[in-house]
Amino acid sequence: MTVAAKICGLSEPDTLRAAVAGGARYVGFVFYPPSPRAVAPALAGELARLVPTGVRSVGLFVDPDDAFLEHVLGQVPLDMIQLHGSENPRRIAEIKARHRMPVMKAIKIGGPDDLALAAACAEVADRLLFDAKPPNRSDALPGGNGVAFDWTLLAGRRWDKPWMLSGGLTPDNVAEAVRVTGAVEVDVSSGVEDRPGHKDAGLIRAFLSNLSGL
Ligand SMILES: O=C(O)c1ccccc1N[C@@H]1O[C@H](COP(=O)(O)O)[C@@H](O)[C@H]1O
Repeated sequence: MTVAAKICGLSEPDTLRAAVAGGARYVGFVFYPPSPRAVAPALAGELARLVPTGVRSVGLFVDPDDAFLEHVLGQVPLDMIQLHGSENPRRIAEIKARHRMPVMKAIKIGGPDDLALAAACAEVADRLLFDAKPPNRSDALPGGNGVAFDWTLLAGRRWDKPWMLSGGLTPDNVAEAVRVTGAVEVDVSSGVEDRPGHKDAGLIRAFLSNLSGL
């Protein structure tokens, strides 16, 4: 089995190149201004143009309105929209139809009850992404907090759409996370940073290398 990886929150050419050279299948750009990983659309456009065919560029949004989506999509050649806010199935369908882009919906997991939303979102989204529910802290982001959830909640579960595992993954724990959940796609952001918002090429290489052969 080959596990595909997404490296999210890229904002510099060197770490983008490290992700691509290491075999990442997806690269992510954050369009959520409060995040330390937020990138201006003009810079994201330049970075996305460095991404080779076969690697997909994903734009991360949190409850975006249509004007903001149009503003970003007009400058950045994205392959997929990641919705990481509280978008409901109706809004997901609306975004897909209006912007004609594949959509990956983040489902935030704190306990077994949170999985119910996944089935409803799978009816309209192209992919699901499972992340931890944000911690109860005033500075917590809607995602990208480096927090893992109980991976056993996903063990043996099946979904109607492809899905990615995220939340607190690191080079050290990603192999175990894949073993427990059966994930064939994983997404990482803070686990490959040397400080909040700053990607580290060595950690990106280690993360991708620890996935090879799984
Ligand atoms: O990375 C961010 O800054 C971010 C901001 C708002 C919503 C989601 C965000 N990141 C996504 O969160 C998960 C988990 O990240 P981490 O590896 O635990 O840091 C991942 O899917 C990121 O794409």
